[in-house]
Amino acid sequence: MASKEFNPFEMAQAQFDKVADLLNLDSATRELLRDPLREYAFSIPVKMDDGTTKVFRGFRVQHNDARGPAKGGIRFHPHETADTVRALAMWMTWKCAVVNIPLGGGKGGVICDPHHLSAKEQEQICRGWVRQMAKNVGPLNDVPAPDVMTNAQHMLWMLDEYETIHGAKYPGFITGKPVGMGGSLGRTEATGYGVIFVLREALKDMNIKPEETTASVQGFGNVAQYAIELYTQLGGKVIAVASWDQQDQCSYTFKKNDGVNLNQLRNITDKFGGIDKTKAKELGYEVLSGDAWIEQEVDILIPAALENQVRGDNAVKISNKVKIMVEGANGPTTPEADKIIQEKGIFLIPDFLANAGGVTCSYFEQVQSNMNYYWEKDEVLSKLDTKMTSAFRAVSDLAKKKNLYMRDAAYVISINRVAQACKDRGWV
Ligand SMILES: NC(=O)C1=CN([C@@H]2O[C@H](COP(=O)(O)OP(=O)(O)OC[C@H]3O[C@@H](n4cnc5c(N)ncnc54)[C@H](O)[C@@H]3O)[C@@H](O)[C@H]2O)C=CC1
Ligand SMILES: O=C(O)CCC(=O)C(=O)O
Repeated sequence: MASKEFNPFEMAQAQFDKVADLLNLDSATRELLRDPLREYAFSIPVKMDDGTTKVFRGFRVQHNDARGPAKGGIRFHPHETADTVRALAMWMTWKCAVVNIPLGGGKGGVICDPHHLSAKEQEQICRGWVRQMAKNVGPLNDVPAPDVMTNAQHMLWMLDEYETIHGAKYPGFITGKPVGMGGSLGRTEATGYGVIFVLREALKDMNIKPEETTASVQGFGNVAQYAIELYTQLGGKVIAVASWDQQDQCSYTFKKNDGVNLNQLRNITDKFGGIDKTKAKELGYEVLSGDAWIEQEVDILIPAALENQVRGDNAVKISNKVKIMVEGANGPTTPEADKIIQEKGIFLIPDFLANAGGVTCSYFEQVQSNMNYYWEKDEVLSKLDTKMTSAFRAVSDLAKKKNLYMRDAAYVISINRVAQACKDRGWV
């Protein structure tokens, strides 16, 4: 979430600058990559259910498309800003590059709070977003997907509007569609499962058995729930989960020392990933402060909510027991916290590597949509595992070889790939 003190785009640029210096990147490439290629900001008027008209602000940023069409989700959030979208678009460029899929980086958003919008109002926002962007997005130039507080239904409304405008079927325009309507099996699970595929590899390298580990997770939405699902299947135990409480406008941590029960928690969670604290108490969960998730004596931390959640002020509270932090969210960790994590000797699996499972599966969805032939779920997930594992191996090998922090190693691989594509095209 952006605030006066925290600007995600400045953070994304600072991360980039650090590695651009390390690589001695030439000034033209640096200038090209530290800002988006293209940006769109627009208004979406919506007839509200009460008869009034409300105007919502929408965004799309195409950070770089040298390696292929821009790709990235559309977020609905009351605190969305142009700079948040710029940062997220830039991280998408590095994400697609690190897993080596032929796509660039983009991201979109609308300043709105779906908690207070009916389905009809949300449908109009989706259709209005597409009406504003229809000429500048599409299977060949920019392919959206879901992100925070958007889902398969939103994608289908957007697809329908796009196809109505263009007068033909374009299932490759958008990903994260419902299964049976051009969606890929496994896309819902993909981001969370991808987080655990790379965690599994890191544990292997450390000679640690998953079933001997515990974890604490921030967030209980799409990414977090499927990360918990697969981690639990591998034998790991999640002892704490944090989520946002819409009523109290703050977050809480839900703790159970003998392990949270995923299905039980799902049953008391709303569609935005908010856990009902009264029901959680009744089920025997301790309800702690929002920040408590980070202070737990666990082996693994999984921030999977939003950006700016692991900062200097709370990173110092991370227990000495923690061995790995795997970032499910985009941009959860500030540069100040990165220093603390390094000093503590925690092995970090950075966001644009760890959460690349979503976009990798979206790429598979695009391929399937364009062929109009759909794979079995096992095939999707096994291809996803292969991609995530090889991306992890490449980053961790480089980190070891050059003695780099994992975030920097991931940046080295991505920046080199994108810079090379810009060079090959004759842009720089
Ligand atoms: N959905 C996807 O496929 C992908 C999502 N991501 C990133 O992962 C993160 C989570 O995304 P989703 O799970 O899709 O979103 P979501 O909307 O499904 O869930 C978000 C979760 O975070 C919680 N949350 C929000 N603010 C919080 C706070 N201050 N403290 C504690 N919990 C808080 C909410 O209660 C909810 O449980 C975001 O950074 C997103 O950009 C990254 C790659 C792909
Ligand atoms: O699935 C996609 O295309 C993009 C997902 C996304 O927005 C992200 O990885 O942050």
